[in-house]
Amino acid sequence: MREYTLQTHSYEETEQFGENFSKLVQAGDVVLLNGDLGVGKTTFTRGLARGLGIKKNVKSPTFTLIREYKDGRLPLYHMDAYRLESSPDEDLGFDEYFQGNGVTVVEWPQFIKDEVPDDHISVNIKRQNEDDRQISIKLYGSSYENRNFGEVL
Ligand SMILES: Nc1ncnc2c1ncn2[C@@H]1O[C@H](COP(=O)(O)OP(=O)(O)OP(=O)(O)O)[C@@H](O)[C@H]1O
Repeated sequence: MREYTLQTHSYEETEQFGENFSKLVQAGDVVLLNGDLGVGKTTFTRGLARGLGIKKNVKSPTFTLIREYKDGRLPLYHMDAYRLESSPDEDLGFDEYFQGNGVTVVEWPQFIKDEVPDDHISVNIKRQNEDDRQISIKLYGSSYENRNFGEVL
């Protein structure tokens, strides 16, 4: 496992971090996005989408569970597993996303932990005060061995 950490001091910096991050993502990547309510998960995903060249406005997938954006360099699948807490066995066809040709971002991944592939990137956003966030990125598995996120952060 490799780990990188950084800090952001505004909404814009977190969005920019998402955009920088997009430069290294590849088809089949799975990004688990952890952090409390309102910490900046959608902000990060918006930057990632922008970096992939997606023009559509990214909205929180809370009510739809999955939103798909297909107009960029790679498809982006944005999932929110929060509501699956009460129905963990519901099969939403996760594998098709995880093994597909897009990048999957999962918010609240703890609610589908049995479905999550061993190889994944975990991005953790922590609120330090009103505008400061600590972000840690952990790379798990051989799929990410040659990916140097340090370069783009
Ligand atoms: N450094 C920062 N990075 C990101 N957001 C920040 C930062 N500082 C302040 N904010 C504010 O925090 C909020 C983050 O909202 P956002 O919708 O991205 O969070 P979220 O984690 O996706 O929320 P939810 O859990 O409801 O989906 C925004 O209001 C934003 O202006």
